[in-house]
Amino acid sequence: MLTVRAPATSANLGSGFDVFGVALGTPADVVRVERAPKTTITVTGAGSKYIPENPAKNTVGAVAKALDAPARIRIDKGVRPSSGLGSSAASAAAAAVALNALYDRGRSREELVPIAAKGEALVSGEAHADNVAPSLLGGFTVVTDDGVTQVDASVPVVACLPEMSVSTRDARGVIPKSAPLEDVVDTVGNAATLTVGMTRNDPELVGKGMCDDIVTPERTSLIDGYERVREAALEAGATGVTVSGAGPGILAVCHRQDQREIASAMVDAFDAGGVESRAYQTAVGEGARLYR
Ligand SMILES: Nc1ncnc2c1ncn2[C@@H]1O[C@H](COP(=O)(O)OP(=O)(O)O)[C@@H](O)[C@H]1O
Ligand SMILES: N[C@@H](CCOP(=O)(O)O)C(=O)O
Repeated sequence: MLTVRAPATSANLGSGFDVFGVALGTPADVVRVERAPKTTITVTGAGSKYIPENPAKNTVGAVAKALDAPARIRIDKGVRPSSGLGSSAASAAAAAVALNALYDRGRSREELVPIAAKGEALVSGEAHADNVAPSLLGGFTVVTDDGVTQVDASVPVVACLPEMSVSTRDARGVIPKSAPLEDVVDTVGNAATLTVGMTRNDPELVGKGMCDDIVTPERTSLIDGYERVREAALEAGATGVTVSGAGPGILAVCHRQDQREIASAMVDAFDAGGVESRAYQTAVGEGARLYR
């Protein structure tokens, strides 16, 4: 039996829609695999009752099929589904690493990115790889049609998850089909600033580069209390705040010493609107880890 822990991720970071992603230190999914004549899946843990065990509907089933690696697969969910923290991607990344090792397929982590992304196509309609890439490779990742670029960044963050769910498929439905050139120019500038910030582990530059006037504004309306929580986090010292992935999670970048205050300010701000939430005080961290 092989075990893999694959981390939650936060995609987009505002200015990098479908391109940027970071691996988070916590939470994570743990996937165990054993060779079997056909693939079976069991799911336990956070939100497991909302996750199908049918291999044709679970992201890990798509990965097992793509690697031609039938297995008995057990998923222990640490990452709640439909939260904006790459829950479906964490399972897919873990399964890709585990099944690649179980069947000696010899694929590199980079080669596993499009394979794990097949799971994302199953649940959100598109094989966006901005969650599976950081979950597989760790750090900060930039995904383009030409492949993945990875930076071993380590920036402190707070990821606040309200007790509501937004499906990635639905949140992709509200995105505008085109954007004014001036918004595109601003976004390119912000994305470049953020990228430099990641290479320097500089929370100020990363936070400054998170602004996006194209995709994020359309999605914040799906998150009850977003503006209040964003303002509370900024007031408590966050250097940048945006929607995590497709939401409803909200990601704040910060200096380590402000983390605790930001976490409690975000939870209190959701609470003021009658919404329960949980905040992870973590940092950009490592990718999937294999335990033999
Ligand atoms: N292994 C899995 N882990 C989590 N969700 C899964 C998995 N397989 C299929 N799903 C489905 O994917 C959807 C959640 O994915 P998505 O909407 O992209 O949110 P998230 O940001 O949490 O990945 C849910 O409908 C869930 O049932
Ligand atoms: N780029 C995707 C990312 C979705 O992330 P998730 O964690 O919400 O699944 C998008 O913004 O649609």
